[in-house]
Amino acid sequence: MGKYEIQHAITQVIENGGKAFVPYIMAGDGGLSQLKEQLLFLQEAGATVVELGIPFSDPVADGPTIEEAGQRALKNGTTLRGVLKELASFRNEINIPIVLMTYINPIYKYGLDTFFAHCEQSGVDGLIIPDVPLEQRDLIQDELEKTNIALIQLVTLTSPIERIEKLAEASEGFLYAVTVTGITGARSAVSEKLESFIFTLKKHSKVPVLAGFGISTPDQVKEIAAFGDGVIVGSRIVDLLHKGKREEIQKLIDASSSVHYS
Ligand SMILES: O=P(O)(O)OC[C@@H](O)[C@@H](O)c1c[nH]c2ccccc12
Repeated sequence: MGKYEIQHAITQVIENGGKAFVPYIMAGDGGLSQLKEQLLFLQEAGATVVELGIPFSDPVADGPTIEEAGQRALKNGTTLRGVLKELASFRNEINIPIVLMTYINPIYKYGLDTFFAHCEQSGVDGLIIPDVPLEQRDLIQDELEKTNIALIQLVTLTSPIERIEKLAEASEGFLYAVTVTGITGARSAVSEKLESFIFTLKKHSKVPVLAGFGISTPDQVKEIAAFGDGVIVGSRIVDLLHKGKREEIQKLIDASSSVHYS
């Protein structure tokens, strides 16, 4: 387990002719006792890595679907401590890497050193902390360095090129390319821009480049995955899992394994 596992898992999928698929789920949505079964389902369905969200009362980077899932999870008593404890209890039964997505506030409350130690004990391979930009990485750097956990960076289409290069070079595990898809009437233009954006990222990144945000259909998975090393799907997965529509989740994952490098 650890930061290289993420890269390794993604590279293996690519070598087998597919693209990586990273579903995002909200820990505790449906009850924390469901987490193990949910992760086993995603693993069986072919997920490459799972992004596990920690519910938080003020999720500034999340859309309504994920915010609602977070509220459901908070309502049934889900805490960061509870998630890490639960994860530790069955982590050895899951063999795909796990990336935790949490804001910095709950981490501070937990205590930086305890948080990182517990993450390692629970088999967390990577972290996404959307409100700690690269410039503020020092806040957690010392504690992070004591672990074998990857800190994944997010980069957006609108970032200036110097910043894009810095983020691409700094990212561990994979680089998260934030894209927005499905804009009415501008589809081919969007695709062209996205393609060159991901090309630039791949040039500067030592780790695989995955695209996420706004991907919700198998066709979008195929289209976007083809540009880079794979995709991340959040809101759609959260929604389908909540509604028990698991065949639809399977279709999304299957779409990524049918994409090949041209
Ligand atoms: O929900 P979407 O549009 O499929 O996008 C994935 C995104 O939600 C997931 O990766 C995520 C959930 N919370 C975040 C906070 C920051 C960055 C990314 C995330």
